[in-house]
Amino acid sequence: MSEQDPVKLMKQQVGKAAADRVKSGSIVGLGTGSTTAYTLQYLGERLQSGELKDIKGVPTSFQSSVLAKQYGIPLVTLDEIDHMDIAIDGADEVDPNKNLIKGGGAAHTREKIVDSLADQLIVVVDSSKLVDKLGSTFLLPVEVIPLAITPVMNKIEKLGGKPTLRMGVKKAGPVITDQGNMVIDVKFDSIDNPAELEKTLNNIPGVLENGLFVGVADVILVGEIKDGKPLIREIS
Ligand SMILES: O=C(CO)[C@H](O)[C@H](O)COP(=O)(O)O
Repeated sequence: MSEQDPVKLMKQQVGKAAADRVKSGSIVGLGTGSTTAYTLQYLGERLQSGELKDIKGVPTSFQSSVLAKQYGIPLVTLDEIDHMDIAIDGADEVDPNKNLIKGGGAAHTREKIVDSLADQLIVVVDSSKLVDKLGSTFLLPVEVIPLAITPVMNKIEKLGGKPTLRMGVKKAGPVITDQGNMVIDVKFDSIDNPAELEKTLNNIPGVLENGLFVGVADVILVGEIKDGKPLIREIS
């Protein structure tokens, strides 16, 4: 990807805009993905310049803990904190009610735990992620305990979904999550009631968590390009 790639530029701008909202002394949930990677980079730069002091990060994945260490962001676990001021995370789809599909990086289980504990969740996306209805462009990720893959897929088919086991890239066999589980990606013809589907899926024995985030996001920062220039739109 070149430096001029418009999607990369939007991700960079929006990732930075979110990092600029973090205040000194905050405990910060650190999201996963290529957009929040920029947030972590800019948080590290703000720390290094001394403009930002004394923050602690709670990683949502192996990826975000590696990046946090690389950028000098001190980490804490959920056992060590009694609150979280803010979390910044990406998304694969955002609907007009600020409901999300997440899990493109197979990290949605830890992301949902961390994001929903934060006083404020800021979601950072480029404009291609905005949809009228969830499930229109992205399959819904579901993390499943390995021994239950077949019964869970059968049950999802009975619910009208078309499940596919997510396979690794540069790795033979399925994607294995940070928790040691597998991910199925499900095509639903229409997700009319995301809150109900979120509960229905999580109620299937063997499902750990699905990628529907309903009522969790407070603010969406959208990176856009207008007249050749990047700009940030806020939905709150
Ligand atoms: O949910 C996620 C990982 O599980 C990511 O936040 C989501 O896939 C967006 O990623 P990116 O910023 O790379 O587009």
